[in-house]
This record gives sequence, structure tokens and C-alpha cells, in this order.
Amino acid sequence: MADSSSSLPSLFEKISYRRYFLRAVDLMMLGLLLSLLLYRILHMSENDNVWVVAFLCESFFTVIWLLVTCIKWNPAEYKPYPDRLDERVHDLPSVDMFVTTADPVREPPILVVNTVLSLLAVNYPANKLACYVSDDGCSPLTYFSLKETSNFAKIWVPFCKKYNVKVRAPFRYFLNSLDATEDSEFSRAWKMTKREYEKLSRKVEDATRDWDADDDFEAFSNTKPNDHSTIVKVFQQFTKNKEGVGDENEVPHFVYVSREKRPNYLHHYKAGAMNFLVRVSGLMTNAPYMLNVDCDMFVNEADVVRQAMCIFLQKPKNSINHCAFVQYPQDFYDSNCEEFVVLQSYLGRGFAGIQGVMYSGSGCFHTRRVMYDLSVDDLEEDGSLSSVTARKFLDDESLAAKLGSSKEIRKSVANALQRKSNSQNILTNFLDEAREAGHCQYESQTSWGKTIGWLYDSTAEDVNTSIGIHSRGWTSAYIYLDQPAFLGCTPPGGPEAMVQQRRWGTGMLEILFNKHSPLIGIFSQKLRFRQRLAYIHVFTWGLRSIPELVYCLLPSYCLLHNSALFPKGLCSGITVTLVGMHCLYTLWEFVSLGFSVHSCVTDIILKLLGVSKTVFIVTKKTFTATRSGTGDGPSCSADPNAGKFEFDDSVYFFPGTFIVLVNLAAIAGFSVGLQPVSHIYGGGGK
Ligand SMILES: O=c1ccn([C@@H]2O[C@H](COP(=O)(O)OP(=O)(O)O[C@H]3O[C@H](CO)[C@@H](O)[C@H](O)[C@H]3O)[C@@H](O)[C@H]2O)c(=O)[nH]1
Ligand SMILES: [Mn+2]
Repeated sequence: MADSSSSLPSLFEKISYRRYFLRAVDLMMLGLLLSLLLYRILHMSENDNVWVVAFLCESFFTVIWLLVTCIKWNPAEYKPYPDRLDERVHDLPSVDMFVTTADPVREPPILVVNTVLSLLAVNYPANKLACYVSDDGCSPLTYFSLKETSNFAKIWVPFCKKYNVKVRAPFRYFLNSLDATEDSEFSRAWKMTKREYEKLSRKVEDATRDWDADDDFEAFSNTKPNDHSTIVKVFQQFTKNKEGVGDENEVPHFVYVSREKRPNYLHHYKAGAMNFLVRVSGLMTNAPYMLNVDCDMFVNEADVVRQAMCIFLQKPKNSINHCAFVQYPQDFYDSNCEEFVVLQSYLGRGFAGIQGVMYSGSGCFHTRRVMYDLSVDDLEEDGSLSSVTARKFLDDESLAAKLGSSKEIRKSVANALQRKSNSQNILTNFLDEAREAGHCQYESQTSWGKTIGWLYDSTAEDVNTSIGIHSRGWTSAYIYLDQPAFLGCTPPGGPEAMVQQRRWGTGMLEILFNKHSPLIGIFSQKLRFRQRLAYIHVFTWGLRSIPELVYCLLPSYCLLHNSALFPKGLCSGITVTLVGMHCLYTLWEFVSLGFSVHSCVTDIILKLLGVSKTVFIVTKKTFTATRSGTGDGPSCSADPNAGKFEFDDSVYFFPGTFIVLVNLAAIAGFSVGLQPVSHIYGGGGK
């Protein structure tokens, strides 16, 4: 760890924003909402039930705004200085990088290939990296593609390192053409690498079932995605080059895994896959840090690992570093992402200004030992386990109860907890143990998914795991760069996006009622009070659709019943100012992040709805190898249909369409004089 006692400058800077003006705006809007509620209370007796309904909805909106104000109060972000790392840390820690994929149709293998290549080529010593891909689809096509990738990586990784390539996912890199006049060593290498990448893409696209003949594919014969044994294959074992460690031709370890699936077992979706990855990597490399990337997000900034290390390796004065994970924002190279990016921008910085950003599933570096249920109180000032903790955690019997039957896994966890590395890392020596750790029953009666690893009791395993970590007293950091560090794709159409949002919404509601609920243990010090409020805001996101839906129906009701919905006379200024300010505020948030006014209006119209039992339907990914902007910030693809929603026969548009139709009908009814005639002043009370 970097020495902080010396006068050397810090490896990162935490930038906190003051935002006095915006605080005043937030408070003013809160004040307006409260005045509206007061007005409703004072005039309750003069109005009918619609007044009560409006009051209830607005009370809900006021609480939400209060929580939003709390989140936005003092936003922060982290700026790492990776150049300082080289002077200070000579032996960088290892990092295990995890990619999850689940379906070769919804997640085209060429997408996974690009994600993997961008990881293998990051700017970090290759002997300190290992890339593990978990394939929940148990697809020979994915396996074939990755096997071919491991060969191409021997060309791609040295090329990127030698020429300091900025974007290390080939499908993005080769969107820019080479200056035709150039004839240099670089241009020859560029052309050769491009040719090889095109060969690889063709092979992946044209892949047929020819692999049946290949012994290497035997493990995939007679398998179904939800019925097969564990498969673990080592594609690439890091080997030192003749020139010794540090040579740019070296390629990191690269491993393929697919855990056992049987129809009658719960597999816990991505969380289950992640826990298997934790176990396999624990056996093989046991790196103290783990990077988690979804297969649809590639690394867009080659220095990400070094930047994250700046946060982990800076030792604060007189205490230990409490940062459990470093989360990067998720940016997208296609469109449909505006609302998400705006949301992420204020949530990310907002949480970072309190206890720490939430873990949001992709583009996140975790500390391995924290995932083994370690809390901040378990450590001494030098970061070692306290004697009580050591007794509690390292006792083999308790380890066996928590971690399952594998002795080697227990050993790896004990090593990780004590910050020791595994004694050997010949990866193939652990194939049998790794297969055992992938059995359906391996986790039964253990703590995996309950307190250890990624947590299971929600389909939004990311935020669930996140609150679990923060509740043990850890903090987290949010690195925000001018150039997006990770870039991914969004679902192609409206219904797909809504299925995804429904999963998020219900997954987060599940957490509100599980054992990590921020509503429980309100006086516990470890989850800070404002952090708790911020989580409540996030977890009630799905519930918001109910008052929103009801509120949207009130105008038509009032129109037809000739009742008043909003304050009259001078007090109507409250509603007008509130609506006006909110529209301007939202518009400003969109525009300040580089989006158009048009995209803002579209996003306001397309709101979510949906509360029912959710399963994890993997989002369909679009692989658009079209040129779309420079990669500097949010950009829109050149696809003419980008940003357009497909209105197929999905029921997800029903609520929105229903509201529009009801309101239109009410306006029509009103214009032809359908409303009742006798009503008292102020609208409607009967
Ligand atoms: O049974 C499964 C289901 C999904 N996945 C993987 O999980 C990742 C996320 O799935 P995706 O369909 O892309 O979901 P998103 O909504 O885009 O993902 C966000 O939201 C999820 C929670 O709802 C988190 O798991 C993700 O990390 C987060 O990026 C992908 O790599 C999938 O391959 C699996 O490995 N196994
Ligand atoms: Mn995704």
C-alpha cells in the first residue's frame, strides 16, 4: 500500500461540489410542494374526494423530493492520478476480471469477444491479470468464439500496448480508418491486425456445428442451457516471455467457466454466476481485487485498473482504507440511454458525497475479502484481521459451514482474508476443484448468496449486494472521467427496455422488504443515515409509478366532474411555478450532460410501470458495428432507427396509452358539454 506518512501527494483527489444555487432551487421546490400540501389541507372540507387523492399523491412526491434533495446535497466524485502510482507502488496487486454472459442469441458472442479483448489488453502488467468468463448459456458457440479470441489476443494485446491504442475493443477501434497515405510500421501492423480481427469476426459469425468433431467440444455434447454439468477450461495460462515479466507481448490468464445447471435447481441468475466466479478465481489466482463487467460493456479507457488502484492503495492518515469498491459510471455507445445517464449522474455523485456510490452491476472493482462478509470492525489499524475476527473467521469448522465442502476453497478464502496470495498458480491444477465448486448443490446449507459473495434475495443483485457492503461500514468510490471508462449498449426497443426497468423496479422493491432493508435498524451507525435515505429513494423507484399513474388520471376526472384540481386565484401560482421550475430543472439536467432538448421530452413521456413477480430475462443486446460519434461522452449511433421505440404487441405500453386515451376522451367530453351542471364553487364537493 502507498505510504501516506510521507509528504507525497495523494493518489487521488475527492472533488466535492458546493452547488449553493442548486441547493436553493431544491429547497424552493420542496417549499412549494409543502405549500401545496398545506393549501390542500386548508381547503379539504370544500372539495370532494379527488382533493384527498391529489393530496396523497402529492405527499408521496414531496417525500421523494425530500429524498432527492438529501441525495443531491453535496455531490462528490474521485479523480485518480495513475501517473503517481508508478513512483509509489512497485508491485501492483493482482486483479481477477469477471465477464458474465447467459445467452448466445440475446448476447451475440462477438459482443462478448470484444468485451474480453478490451479487458485482456488493459494497461496493467499481464502477469497480474486473469480474465474469467462465465457462460450461463453453456453455449459451444460462445466457447468456440472465446477460444478463437484467445488466439487473436496474442496479436491484439501486443498491438494495443505497443502503439498505446486508446480504445481497446476492436469493433470500436477499427471504426476509424487509417490514414491511407501512411506507410509505416504502424500502418502495416494496423492492417494486419484489422485483417485478423475480420477473420475472427467471420469465424464467429459463420460458426456452425463443425465443432462436434473436435475433442475440445466434447463437454458440450448433449447439453442444454439449463441442463448440463460444470465446464471449466483454461484457454490461456500466463507464461513469462523470454524477455521477462513486463514484456508487452504477454497475455493474461484467460479461463472459461459454465456452472452446472439442472432444471429443478435455483441458479440465482447473475449473482449465482458471480459467486461461482469468485470460487473458481479464488482457487486459481485469488487476486485481492475483482473487476466485474457485464458482457455488453467494454473497457473504453485502457488505464481503468491503474486508476482504481489509486483509490485502493492510498492509505489515509492514521486509519485503514475503508473503500470496499470502486464504481465507474455506465455509459452507452447507442441511444435510448439519456434518462439512465441523467439518473446515474446525480445518484452516482450524490451517493459518493455521503457514504459511497452504489454498486451498479458493471464497471466495478471489488475488494475480494470484503465479499467474504468482512466488516470494518473486523480489522486492525494496519488492515490485518483482529484477533477476535481471526478466531471467528479462520476456524476451519466455521469456514466449512459458511463456504462449503471444498478444502481448497476454504484455504483460498483464509488466504484472501489474511491478504496472502495462493502458494502456486498453475491454473490447470485446480480443474477438479473448480468443477466441484460449480455443482448445483455446492452452495446448499452454506452462506453463499446470504452473507458471502453476491447476494441472492433480489433480482437486482447489484444494489442488494451494495447495501450489504455499506451496512458493514464500508465506503465506496465513484470515478468519473471526461472520457467514458466503460461503454455498453442499451436494449434495442421499448418493450425490451421496459422489461429491464420492470426487473430493476421489482428487484429493488424486493430489497425494501428483505433483511438488508434500509427501513430496518434505522439507528445502526454503520449505514449512515443519509445513505439510508438515499437507498430508500432508490428502492421505492418502482412504487412511484402508482401515484404517477393515478395523478395523470385526475385531470380527466376533474374535467368531467367539473371539480377543481389545483389551487385557484393567487395560489395557482404555486402549481404553475412548481411545474415550470421542474420542467426547466429537468431540461437543464439533460442539456448539461450533453443531451438534446428533444431527448429530454421523449424520456419524460416514456415512464415505467409494472409491479409483479419478476424473473431475470436477459436484456437483448444490439451489436451495431456502425460509426457513432467519437466515444467521447454520450453519443447517438448512425443507425437511422436508433432512439426509436418499437411498439409491438407488448402490454407495457398499456398504462401510458390508457392515460392518453382517457385524457383525450375527457377533453372531447368536456368540449361537447358532457360534464354535470350543478357544482358548488371551488369544484365539485357533493
Ligand atoms: O442468469 C443470468 C442472467 C444474466 N446474467 C448476466 O448478467 C448480466 C446483466 O444482464 P443484462 O440482461 O445485461 O441486465 P442489465 O439490466 O443490462 O444489467 C444491469 O442490471 C442487473 C440487475 O437487474 C445487473 O445484474 C447488471 O449487472 C446491471 O448491469 C449480463 O452480463 C448477463 O449475461 C447471467 O450471467 N446469468
Ligand atoms: Mn446489460
